[in-house]
Amino acid sequence: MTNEMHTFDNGSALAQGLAGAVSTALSAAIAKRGTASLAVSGGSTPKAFFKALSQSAIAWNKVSVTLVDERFVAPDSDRSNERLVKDNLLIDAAASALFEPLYYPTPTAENAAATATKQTAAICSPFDVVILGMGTDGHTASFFPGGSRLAEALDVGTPRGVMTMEADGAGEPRLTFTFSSLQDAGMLVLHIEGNGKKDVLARAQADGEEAEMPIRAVLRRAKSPLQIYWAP
Ligand SMILES: O=C1O[C@H](COP(=O)(O)O)[C@@H](O)[C@H](O)[C@H]1O
Repeated sequence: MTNEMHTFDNGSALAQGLAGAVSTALSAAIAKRGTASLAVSGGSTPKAFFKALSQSAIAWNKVSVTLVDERFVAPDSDRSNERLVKDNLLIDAAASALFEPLYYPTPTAENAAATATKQTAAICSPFDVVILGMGTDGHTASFFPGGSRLAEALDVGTPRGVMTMEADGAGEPRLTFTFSSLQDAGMLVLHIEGNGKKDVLARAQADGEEAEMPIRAVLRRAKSPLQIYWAP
């Protein structure tokens, strides 16, 4: 599938540009079906984008927001992607959006994944908008190199939903939407910043195994065109 590059002068211009494009896509989905769904990534990159998007004047009470992936940690942890989204996106105009967590305070991550799969079933078939990030190791979502269930997660035949993942580079056990849940979003975005990540992207775009740099699965096999948003 085609990948389209959107380059901005700096992170703040990128945040505004991406927020505008996402707002347009969510508004179009609301106009068509009455509701919209958005799955966002965590990590350090999306904060400015979340803040810009939270100011968009769209019908947020008709938007369901969830996470592409999450750590199996409670929302009061500073490692929680849920906390990041609640503090930076679900504020101001966006405070009325409906949030669907991936973390549940269950005995195991597997229990939480099963609950999250049930709770998000109505919004991921397909998602209207998915915003992916990418780590310097080439992971996206929680598709980590060496991940315990990487092959299953990247198999397009694995059903839509949330599964668990463990990997050396991941820290805590993870919860992640499967590749099949993300790859056909109405708007599929890879949001990366900095020259280091641009170099990682260039390596991922070269020949090599998907398992070494799992972002390759998205670059090579996503059904939807991948919109790459980058700023230095
Ligand atoms: O572990 C994670 O990292 C990636 C990338 O994060 P960044 O800090 O390099 O921006 C992120 O996409 C993913 O959602 C998160 O769980």
